[in-house]
Amino acid sequence: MEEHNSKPIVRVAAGIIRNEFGQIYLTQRLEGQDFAQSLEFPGGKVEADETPEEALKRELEEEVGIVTLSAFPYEHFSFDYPNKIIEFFFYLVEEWAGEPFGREGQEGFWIEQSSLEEGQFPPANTDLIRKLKSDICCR
Ligand SMILES: Nc1nc2c([nH]c(=O)n2[C@@H]2O[C@H](COP(=O)(O)OP(=O)(O)OP(=O)(O)O)[C@@H](O)[C@H]2O)c(=O)[nH]1
Ligand SMILES: [Mg+2]
Repeated sequence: MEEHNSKPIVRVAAGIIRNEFGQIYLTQRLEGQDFAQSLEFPGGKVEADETPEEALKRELEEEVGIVTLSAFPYEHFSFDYPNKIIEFFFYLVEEWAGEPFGREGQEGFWIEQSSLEEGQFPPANTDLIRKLKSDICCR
């Protein structure tokens, strides 16, 4: 694992799954995970032998049971948490096969893009949520 000032750097790929109504599929982090009960974009850690896009596809299948048919890079940034630095790769996913559901027992629901609230997400997501809310598509 890469290190920076002795903190581990973790790469995370996550999907902004958006339907034709401008709604986004979110899940709720489970008890026992960090930021339990926070909302999140489904996704997870990029394994050593994967590209971020491969990790995205694997995670979306594992966590919400969909097969990703297209994914476009939407935001790429690093966020400095107290115990680690996370490098995020967020993708916009508008084409997939299947119907997303909380495959790991987590809650999942569709929310209007314009109704997202940054306070419901982990701190790393704040700027991303603001960008999504100001997105011309959905105001
Ligand atoms: N998936 C996801 N993770 C996020 C978001 N925002 C954010 O800070 N994170 C953080 O990024 C990391 C992602 O890890 P994860 O718990 O999803 O990883 P994973 O699916 O590989 O799970 P695992 O480590 O339990 O196998 C966590 O520390 C999580 O708190 C988000 O919007 N989506
Ligand atoms: Mg995950």
